[in-house]
Amino acid sequence: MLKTENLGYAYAGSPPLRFPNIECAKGEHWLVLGESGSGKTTLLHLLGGLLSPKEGRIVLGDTEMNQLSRSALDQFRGQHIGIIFQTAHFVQSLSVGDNLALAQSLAGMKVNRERIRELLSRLGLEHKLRSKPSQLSVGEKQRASIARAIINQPAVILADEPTSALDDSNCKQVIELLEEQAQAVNATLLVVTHDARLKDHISHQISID
Ligand SMILES: Nc1ncnc2c1ncn2[C@@H]1O[C@H](COP(=O)(O)OP(=O)(O)OP(=O)(O)O)[C@@H](O)[C@H]1O
Repeated sequence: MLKTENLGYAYAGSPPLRFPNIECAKGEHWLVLGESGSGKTTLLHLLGGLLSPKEGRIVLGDTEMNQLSRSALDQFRGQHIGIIFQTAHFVQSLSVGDNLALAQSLAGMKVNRERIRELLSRLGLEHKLRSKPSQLSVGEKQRASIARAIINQPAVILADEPTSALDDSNCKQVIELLEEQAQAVNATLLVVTHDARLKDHISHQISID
């Protein structure tokens, strides 16, 4: 249901990047492994519609993403794709709850406070509903990022290096949480990483080196 063909990208002044074809069925969990500089973040941004491919195509469900206009793509992303970035980006002036409400309304969905409360509680963050992002610990911010990525029950969850800065016990906790949450909404999960520890957790693997 998430499929790429002959995907390529080129930054000005850098050698072109080419990516192996990807085909992930609904609900499957995949690891995309690659060394530093191999293009993992670029691939994740292409799959999330944040960059447009220079060549090739990306198909999610019945939608060919590169055929969508900029505004249609923004709405499509908000409704169907959840992204966990390497560094969390929140609107600092809004509470955690309001950041999640913003993610709902930007996707053209109705704000559902009950779902926000329920999701934060599932992630052990109910007490942070009214806190500002700056009042969260690093681990709490990471869980809040996961909450924001799955608030709209996306078809696909993309995570960029979610564990590389963590010790073994936190690494295990975060990857288990991601897998559990992806499973709860039957989303396809794709984790890009150079963290070899994850090889034992997710069996579908693709290398982009
Ligand atoms: N904005 C940019 N302009 C020019 N070149 C870039 C830009 N962003 C990335 N690159 C180059 O593209 C290549 C792939 O970068 P990318 O960030 O996708 O790799 P990565 O595998 O995620 O690396 P890391 O694990 O170190 O984060 C690298 O050679 C990088 O130097």
